[in-house]
Amino acid sequence: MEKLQLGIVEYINCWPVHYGVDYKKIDINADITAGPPAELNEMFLRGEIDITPISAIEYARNFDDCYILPDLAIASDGPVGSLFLFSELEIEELNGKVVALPKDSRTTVALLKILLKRYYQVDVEYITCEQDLDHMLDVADAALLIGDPALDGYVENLNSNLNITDLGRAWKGFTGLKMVYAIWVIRKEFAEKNPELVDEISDKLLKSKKLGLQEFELLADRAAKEMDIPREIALRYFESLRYDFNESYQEGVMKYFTDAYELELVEEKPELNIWGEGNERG
Ligand SMILES: C=C(O[C@@H]1C=C(C(=O)O)C=C[C@H]1O)C(=O)O
Repeated sequence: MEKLQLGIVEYINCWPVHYGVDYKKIDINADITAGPPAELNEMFLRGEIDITPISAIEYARNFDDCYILPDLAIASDGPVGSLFLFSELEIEELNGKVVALPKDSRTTVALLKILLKRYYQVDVEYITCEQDLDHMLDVADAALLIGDPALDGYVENLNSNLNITDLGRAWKGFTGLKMVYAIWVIRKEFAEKNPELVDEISDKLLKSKKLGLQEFELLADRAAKEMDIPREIALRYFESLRYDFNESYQEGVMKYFTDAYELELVEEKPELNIWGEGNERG
């Protein structure tokens, strides 16, 4: 069998889940590809990687072709700390204005569209850009950033006049629900050919996450050094992110999928095909 190809989002949000692997406490025999979410989504859908975090909305668009690995996610219960809309105007004043979207994101782009149209009830025009806040705000009235660039943008603008809206906080405020941005998936065909391997990797990633959840202090030190952001912000970030995909997270993401379906951002409301939940092992 060919070596397993494993994807990983290149942002620090994945550090807790990958802690055990990165710090050689858990041994996974795989080639690891790190990239921004949109790129990983495409590689996975082209069959170039076997297991990866995928943008939740891309799961909804391709659910027939994948299984979800149990209890792994990039999620939040309220503020997320790295999905921000930056704007001089208040969100309620954005009607008829231009919003710049990051080309690296899929889930958050759809989440912003849902929040603006359905909940804030403003109609805007969208353009898609590289994640460069200065450029985005030159060409648009508001800019969405995700991941490490969003954390950087937040730190740099803490004392600026810009309004900074956390999309996880907004989602929770309007719906009362948790939100899931990415889940780990396996291609169905691969899983059905290699069920023991999938069980093994699923187990190892869960163990890796369990270890990582105990190491936020160490990860915050590392983030402060590597990203040059205040340690307290990095620590608060790891503490506010959630990595679980239990029923309450599933409820949040299904509400998001329903909203996305009603706004025609996805063609179908997906089922959650979770590996090991009686759907594939007989
Ligand atoms: C919380 C985040 O979650 C993510 C957002 C994603 C998206 O918008 O498609 C995909 C993967 C995660 O990296 C983040 O990137 O900041």
